[in-house]
Amino acid sequence: MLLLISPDSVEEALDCVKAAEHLDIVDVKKPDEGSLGANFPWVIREIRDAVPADKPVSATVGDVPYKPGTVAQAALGAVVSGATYIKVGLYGCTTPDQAVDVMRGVVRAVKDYRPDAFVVASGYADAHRIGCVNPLALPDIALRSGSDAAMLDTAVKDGTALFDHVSPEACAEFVRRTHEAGLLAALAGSVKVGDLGVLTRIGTDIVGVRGAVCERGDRNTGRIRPQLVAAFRTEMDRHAREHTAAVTAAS
Ligand SMILES: O=C[C@H](O)COP(=O)(O)O
Repeated sequence: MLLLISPDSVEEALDCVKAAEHLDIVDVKKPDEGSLGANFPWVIREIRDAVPADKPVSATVGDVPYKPGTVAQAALGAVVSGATYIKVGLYGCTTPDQAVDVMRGVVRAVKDYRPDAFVVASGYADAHRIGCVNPLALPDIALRSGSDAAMLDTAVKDGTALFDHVSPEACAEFVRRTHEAGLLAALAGSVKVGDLGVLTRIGTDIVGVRGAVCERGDRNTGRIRPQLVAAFRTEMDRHAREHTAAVTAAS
């Protein structure tokens, strides 16, 4: 499982750099503009320059409206600024067809500019609270649009978490459908160390985290700390080893 960490600024990204050996993807976002809030192009550029070249930089394009042209142009802005993982939160899409429209535009805009960039179609585990597409529709939306991964995060950061809205069984189904489509499955949403066992067992490819690696577990007032990133990684590795041992013992 890959570890994606979401700093909100160049300063926090520099703290991520101190823990670079423990993480896989640095994800630039602006949490005060929403769950997948988009940061400024110059912040993405500065973070790309600060992060070791072998670590991909991701950028969120926002909790986007159903405006395919607007979103495609914003996604191009993120990749031009140096991000190679482009994450789009399909906040304003109420049907799978709308979400596919948006993501097709994003995929074309991003890959015309940079064919090796990685496009992530993100829905929300708490979709029922905001009226957007059902979480289990995401794998097919990602497949039909030519995206590389399907993701779930939470839209409302009020202390509730991924599994409060989508059960571990439903998350397993999300991962299964995503893998059946030949894509990567990413899960986030106030994920904590205690969730890593389930996330590992169901085959999650990427786990996205912010709050769990911030001081006091507070994604808004706490700052990302390198030692918390390292500790989170240690637990991920432990679960990976235990899972491999259990699978081997059962076979
Ligand atoms: O992409 C991942 C998000 O930044 C998750 O943030 P969170 O762990 O605070 O919900």
